[in-house]
Amino acid sequence: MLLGCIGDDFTGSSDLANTLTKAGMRTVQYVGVPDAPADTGVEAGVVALKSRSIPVAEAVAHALAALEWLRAQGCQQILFKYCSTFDSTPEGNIGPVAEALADALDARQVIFCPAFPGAGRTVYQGHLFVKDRLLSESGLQHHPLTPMTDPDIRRWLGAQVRGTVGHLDAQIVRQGPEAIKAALAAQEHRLIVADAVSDADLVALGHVAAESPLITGGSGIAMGLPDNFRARGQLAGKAGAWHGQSGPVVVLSGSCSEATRGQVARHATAHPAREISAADVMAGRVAAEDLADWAAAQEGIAMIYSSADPARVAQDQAQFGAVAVAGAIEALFAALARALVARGVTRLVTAGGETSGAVVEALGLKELEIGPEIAPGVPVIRAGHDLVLALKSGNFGGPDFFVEAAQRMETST
Ligand SMILES: Nc1ncnc2c1ncn2[C@@H]1O[C@H](COP(=O)(O)OP(=O)(O)O)[C@@H](O)[C@H]1O
Ligand SMILES: O=C(O)[C@@H](O)C(=O)COP(=O)(O)O
Repeated sequence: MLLGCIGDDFTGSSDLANTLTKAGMRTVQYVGVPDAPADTGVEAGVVALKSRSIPVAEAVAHALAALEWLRAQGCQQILFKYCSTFDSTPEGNIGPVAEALADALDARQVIFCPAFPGAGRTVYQGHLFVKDRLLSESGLQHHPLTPMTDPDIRRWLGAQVRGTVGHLDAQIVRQGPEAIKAALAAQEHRLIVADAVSDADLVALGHVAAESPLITGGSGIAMGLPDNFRARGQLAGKAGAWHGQSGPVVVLSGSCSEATRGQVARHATAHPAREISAADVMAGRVAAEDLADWAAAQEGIAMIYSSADPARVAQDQAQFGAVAVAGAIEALFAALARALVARGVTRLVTAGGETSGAVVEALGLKELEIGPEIAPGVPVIRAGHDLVLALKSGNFGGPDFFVEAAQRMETST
């Protein structure tokens, strides 16, 4: 294994694995830290953690355990992947995890670049934009667990870390690798937020990072890394064979993000849909087995969702507590996924990073093979002989994503 990656959630890890696969690296996504060695021939390993919303000490411990395993597999470089919208809180763990990895790897400087222009996320003057909106006006300010109320990534990261935060300006990044190298050499800060407004910027940053032990960012920061290994003649250049999967399909959506809510509303107009409310879940009025029976009896692409608008979410959080509601809904989706697979469901589409993490962990999956792309950042994933998944990040995918996912899962190319 050449490139070792640590992802702070499951949708994000499949987004990264998708980028690396498309760029020609043989990539496997692991569910948590594996307890056995990787197969030979794996060029990039993505250890997916469910650590985005957990306390700093726990997140650091999980990341260091992942690092130890990845180093034992021979990795020459480590990539820490977080959300392209930098989902975290001022007390969040992105900064502390990166600092702990940097200490363990003796990294002199660490780049932070969440940009993913293909999904509309750019970093300019240290500020994160989602399409034409600042992060804090993009809908992400209402996230149920990690409300992003400040678009200045330097300031947000600065609140989380011990060290000081520097900035690599878009004007420099645009000039390419030599200019970037010179600017980085002149920086006294260890943690550097890098602007990137295009794929070319990300590729240039990736090329500069050829010798860096650690790099951090969204999936976009991985775009230039495979070239570095290819230039050294280290990639086999062989893509794995992929075959599609037919059979019963169900959509589970616990994401309350704007894009998902649009997809849910659109899907419900033409397909069987069942809403579960936070109040019903908290009162124990919904049972996973009943929901699974309902889904199994439907024609078409059945969907079960708790996705709700910010006002509804705020009201339920005020009544029950944000962490308690999130945990109860995740536990319901976890039990539901198990019940659906037990009833023969072979295609599962999950919306939301935390939701997807709960489902994947509940299914006891260990390794995920990356297949064709459904939408930017979302691949089909094979989880077993008769089971494929699509783990959709909250804000990814077009209006008809759920139908597109079901179709893409069936194709073999
Ligand atoms: N109706 C709801 N009220 C409050 N919290 C909810 C509701 N529905 C889902 N949640 C919780 O909100 C969180 C959404 O996060 P996630 O699944 O990561 O979605 P996204 O990828 O859009 O951020 C989950 O923990 C989920 O359990
Ligand atoms: O970088 C991204 O935006 C995604 O890969 C990601 O991490 C998504 O997280 P969720 O929005 O919580 O699904």
